[in-house]
Amino acid sequence: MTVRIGVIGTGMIGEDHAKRISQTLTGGKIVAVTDVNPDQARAVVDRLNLDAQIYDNGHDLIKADNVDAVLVTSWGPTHEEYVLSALAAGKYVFCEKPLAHTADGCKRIVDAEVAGGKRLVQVGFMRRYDSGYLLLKNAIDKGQIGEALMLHCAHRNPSVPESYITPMAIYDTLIHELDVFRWLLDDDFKTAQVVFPRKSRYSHSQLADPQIVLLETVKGVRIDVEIFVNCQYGYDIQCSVVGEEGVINLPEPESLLMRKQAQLSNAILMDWKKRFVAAFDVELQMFIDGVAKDSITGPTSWDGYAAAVASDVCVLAQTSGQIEPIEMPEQPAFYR
Ligand SMILES: NC(=O)C1=CN([C@@H]2O[C@H](COP(=O)(O)OP(=O)(O)OC[C@H]3O[C@@H](n4cnc5c(N)ncnc54)[C@H](O)[C@@H]3O)[C@@H](O)[C@H]2O)C=CC1
Ligand SMILES: O=C1[C@@H](O)[C@H](O)[C@@H](O)[C@H](O)[C@H]1O
Repeated sequence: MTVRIGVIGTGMIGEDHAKRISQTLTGGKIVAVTDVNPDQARAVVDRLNLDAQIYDNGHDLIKADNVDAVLVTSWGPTHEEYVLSALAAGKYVFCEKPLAHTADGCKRIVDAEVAGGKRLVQVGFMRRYDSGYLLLKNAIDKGQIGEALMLHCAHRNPSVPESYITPMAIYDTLIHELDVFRWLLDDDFKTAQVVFPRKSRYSHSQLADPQIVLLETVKGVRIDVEIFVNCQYGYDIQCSVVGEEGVINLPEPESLLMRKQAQLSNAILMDWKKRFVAAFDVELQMFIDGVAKDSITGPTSWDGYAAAVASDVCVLAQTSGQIEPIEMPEQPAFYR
C-alpha cells in the first residue's frame, strides 16, 4: 500500500520532510499540500516536482478522500486545530513539535484521541531515533553506569531571527530535551528553575540568551541544560549522563579529523537539519510503515502533553525566578 500524505505548512521543515518522503523514503507519496502562503506551497511543489494538489486550507486537505495521513509542519500555535481536525476525520497525523502551544492544547488532543479509541498521532520528537541518543538509552537501560544521577546538557544554535523571544527558548527549543530526558530516564519531572547568566551581546532586547534550566525528576535525577541560541560557532547538542559507576556522553556527529596548517580539527555543523537528518528519516519511515500497517508507534500525544506540562512550568519559572513544582497527571492506560 502506498500511503497518500497531505502536508500542512510547507516552510523549512515541511519542505524537508516532503523531500525525504518523495526522494529518500519508501511507501509514501505526497498527494496534497497547503500553506497560508500559497506561493510557498506552489514553490515547494515546483522545486520537488510533486504530483500534488494544492489546497486552500488545512481542513479541506485533511478531509480529502485521497489523503490517508497528514503531516502538520505549520507554526506551533496552529498545530492543535489541525491535529484535532485529523482526529475528527479518523486520519493518522504526524505532528511536528510542539504538539500544541500549551499543555491545555495538548490535553484536548489527548482527550480527543482517547475518546476516538485508536492511536492516530505521532509527535516529531526525532531525537528518540538518533543513533547517539539510542546508544545512551541502551547503556542506561542496561545499567552500564549504575543508576543515572545527573545530566549536564546543552542545546546551542548558531543564531536565531529577531522573532525568536525569551519563552521560545523553552517551548520551541528546550521542548526536545523535555521529551528526550523523560524517554532516556524513564522518569517524569518534579521541579524546574530557570537562571540567566550574563546576556550575550549577540542577543536582542526581547531575548534573554543564554539561559540555564535546572530540572529535578521524580526519581531524584538533577539535570542542567544550557540553552544558548546565538552561540555563533555551530549547532551543538550535548548530553552527558553521570551515573553511579561512570559517565557516558552523547557521541559527536561523525566528522573528519583534519591535520592542516599546524591545526588538528573537526568541523562543527551549523544547521539542525544536518545534525538529525538520519533521525528524521527513521521517524518518518516508521510513521509511513505504521500507517500502512494500521498501527503506529513512536512518541505519542501523551508524550507531547507531558513535555508541554513541563514546558509551561519552565516558561513560568523564567519570570518567577523560583523553583516551580511540575505536577504530571497520571498517564491513561490507553498510552501504556
Ligand atoms: N523537529 C525539529 O527539529 C524541528 C521542528 N520544527 C517545527 O516545525 C514547525 C515548522 O517550523 P519551520 O518549518 O521551521 O517554520 P517555517 O516558518 O519555516 O514554516 C512554517 C510554514 O507553515 C506555514 N503556516 C503557518 N501557519 C499556517 C496555517 N495555519 N496553515 C497552513 N500553513 C501555515 C507558514 O506560512 C510557513 O510556510 C514548528 O512547529 C517547529 O517547531 C522546526 C524545525 C526543526
Ligand atoms: O526544532 C528546532 C527548532 O525549531 C528550534 O528553534 C531549534 O532551537 C532546535 O534546535 C531545532 O531542532
